[in-house]
Amino acid sequence: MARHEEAASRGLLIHAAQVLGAVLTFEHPADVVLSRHFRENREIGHRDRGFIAEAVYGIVRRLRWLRRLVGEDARPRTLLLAWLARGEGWPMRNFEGLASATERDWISGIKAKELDDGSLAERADMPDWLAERLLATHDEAALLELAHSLNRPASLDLRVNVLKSDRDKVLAAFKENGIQAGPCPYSPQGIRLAGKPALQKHPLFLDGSFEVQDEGSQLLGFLVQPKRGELVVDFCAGAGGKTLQLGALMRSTGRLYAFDVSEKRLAKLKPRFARAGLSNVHPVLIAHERDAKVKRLAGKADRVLVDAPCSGLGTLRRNPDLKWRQTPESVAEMLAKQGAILESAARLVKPGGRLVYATCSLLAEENDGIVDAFLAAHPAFRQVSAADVLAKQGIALDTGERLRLTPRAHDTDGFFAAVLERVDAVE
Ligand SMILES: C[S@@+](CC[C@H](N)C(=O)[O-])C[C@H]1O[C@@H](n2cnc3c(N)ncnc32)[C@H](O)[C@@H]1O
Repeated sequence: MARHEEAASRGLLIHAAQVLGAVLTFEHPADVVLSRHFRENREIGHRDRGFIAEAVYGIVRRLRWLRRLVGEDARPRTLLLAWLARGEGWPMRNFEGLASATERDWISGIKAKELDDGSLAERADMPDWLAERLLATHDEAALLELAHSLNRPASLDLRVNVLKSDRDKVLAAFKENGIQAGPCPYSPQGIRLAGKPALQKHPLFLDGSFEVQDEGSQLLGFLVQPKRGELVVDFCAGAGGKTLQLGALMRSTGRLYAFDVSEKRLAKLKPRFARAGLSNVHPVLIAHERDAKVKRLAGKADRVLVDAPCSGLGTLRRNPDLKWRQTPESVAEMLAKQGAILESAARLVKPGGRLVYATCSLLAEENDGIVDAFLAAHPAFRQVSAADVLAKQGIALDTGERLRLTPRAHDTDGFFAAVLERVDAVE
């Protein structure tokens, strides 16, 4: 039975409104705020956590619409009640015992309230500046379709670790366990789950047979296409989502350097590569992109991946709060960082080696803007067609010279990537 078909408790709504209030300050990412609240309130059960998280994410996705409906200064509880009534379509009887008589009168009014269409940004449920930026590369209809696809929850994708298992075996095991899943449309190592089962304790997760990784992110690993015995650098490795994939593609041979400036993120990588059975990964904490530890590898790498820090706007399905947390100023800061990282990373690539620049942004300035400026300044590099690189690995996905993924067109997060090959030793 769905949660809204049975009465939620008063206490549950109080928790949901509390978390929502903290999320709406936008001081911390929503997932961090939710995890902290659940850690501090261990009595909240699995099902109720699901209810709270779904309500909070639903409200953050449609915040502009909801505020137009109930007022710009509406309190978290007001937004929550309006969301349950209009967003979730709760019937009035669900509010009995949960909302006061005055609130229930107000909710009836909200249920009947009509709104005009609003501006394009309002219909897309995003800030004005973001809609304006996206209009540079989308017409209005495409922008709205994109916005709606970003406002739907994402499916849960896994990547099978080819060092430990294969996709058919994992799918067969899931079938036996009653877990509904099928192959991803593009990634030969991808599995898409029908629901969101908790898999952290699944024996095949514990033995490293699979990892959670969006299909779009997996396709970036295939664009890098590292081979056995090579020297590969994952310049912005973070907690290692792509490092693990690259390590497996290299069959745990060669040397795979995982750089990052965040000690906390790199620390999360270590148990993951142990579980994945990888012995070729070398995590390296760097102070910045020009660190001496980076320079030591100048001209030595066969492959360098720059999975650049970015606005993250391609991941709004999972992180809807980012559209309210990012600003034109924060994007401008990212651009400077992205250019500097790509510049330093390029120095590591040996003649004939490849550099892959990738983001999970949908903004042209963080994507084509950075790559175009790089190519103009570095005649030693030429672009290789992303579609060709994928086709050679049996992946039929042609988005042109550069990879451009969106939830609307590919049912993945939004990703961008360009493959750049060093043709000359000197510049
Ligand atoms: C998009 S995330 C990487 C995600 C990761 N590759 C994955 O697949 O899970 C970008 C990463 O760049 C790191 N970063 C930021 N500035 C950096 C710099 N100057 N040099 C290297 N990494 C940096 C951040 O700490 C963050 O972990």
